[in-house]
Amino acid sequence: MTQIALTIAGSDSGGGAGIQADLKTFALHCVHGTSALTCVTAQNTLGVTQVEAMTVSMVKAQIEAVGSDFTVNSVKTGMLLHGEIIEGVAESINKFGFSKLVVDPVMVSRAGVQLIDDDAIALLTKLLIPQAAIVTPNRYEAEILSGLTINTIEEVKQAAVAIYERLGAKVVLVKGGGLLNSHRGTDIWYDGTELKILSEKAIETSNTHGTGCTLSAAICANLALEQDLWSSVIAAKKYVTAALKNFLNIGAGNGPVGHFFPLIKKI
Ligand SMILES: Nc1ncnc2c1ncn2[C@@H]1O[C@H](COP(=O)(O)OP(=O)(O)OP(=O)(O)O)[C@@H](O)[C@H]1O
Ligand SMILES: Cc1ncc(CO)c(N)n1
Repeated sequence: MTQIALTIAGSDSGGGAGIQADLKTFALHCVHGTSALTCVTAQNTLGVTQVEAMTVSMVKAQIEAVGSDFTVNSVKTGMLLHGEIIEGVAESINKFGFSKLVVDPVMVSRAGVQLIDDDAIALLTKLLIPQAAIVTPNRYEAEILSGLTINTIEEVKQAAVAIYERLGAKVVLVKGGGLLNSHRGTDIWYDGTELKILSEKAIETSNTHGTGCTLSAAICANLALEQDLWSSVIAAKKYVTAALKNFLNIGAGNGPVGHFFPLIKKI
C-alpha cells in the first residue's frame, strides 16, 4: 500500500530547507509526498533575500485538492508566514480531520532570521499547536513559545515542560542544534509525564541548512508508515544525523544536509 504524507510549507529556492527538504525526505522514506505551498522564498546558503506569500485561498485549495482525492496518512506544517495563512491552514486541517499532525513552528532560522510575522505567533500557538501530535521548536522558537531564556540543557528541559503546560501541546520536542557546541546533537522530548533525551554526538560542520525541516518531515514520514510517535522520532533523529554527516558542501554559506545519502553511501 502506498503511504501518503502532506507538507504545508514554504519553498526554499536553494533546495535545502522548506518544501524541497520535506519532499526529498518523504521520497527517501518511500512515502508519496504531496504539498501545499504557503510562500516562496528567494533563498540560498547565505540567507533569504525575498519572500512572497501565496494567497490564503490558494493555500486552502491545495490542501483541499490533496485531501479530497487521497487518503493522507500524515501531515506536517513548516513556514506559514502570516496569521491569515495560519487561520486558513487550521481550518483546512480541521475540515479533513488530519490527526497525525507534526507542527514545526518555523519562526526563526538557525541563523537567527525571523521567518514569520510577529502577529502570526499568537495564532500559531492558539490554532495549530494544540492540534499537533508533536511540536518541534528549535532553541530560538522554544524561547519565544516558553518565554524562557535557553542556554543549557537544563533550560531546554524547562522550556519543553513550559510549552507543554502553557500551550497544550501533546508532545514537545525541543531541538538542540542552536545550543553550544557539545550539545548541538541533543534534543529533549516531553510528553507530560516523561522527559527523554535524544542525543547524538555533535557533528563539526556549518553545513546544517534544513536540519529542522528534515527532522520534522522524517517524523511525518515515519508516522505515515504507521510507526508510533516515539519510534518515529527515534528513526527521524537517525535519518537527520546521517544526512548531516553526509552534508553537501555547496554554496558560499551554510550548505544543506545530504538527503539522498542512502542511495549513494553506506554509513
Ligand atoms: N551540528 C550538529 N550535530 C549533530 N546534530 C545536529 C547538529 N545541528 C543540528 N543537529 C540536529 O538536527 C536536528 C534539527 O535541529 P536544529 O536545532 O538544527 O533545527 P532548526 O534550527 O529548526 O533547523 P533549520 O532552521 O536549519 O531547518 C536536531 O535533531 C538537532 O539535534
Ligand atoms: C522555506 C523555509 N522553511 C523553513 C526554513 C527553516 O530552516 C527555511 N530556512 N526556509
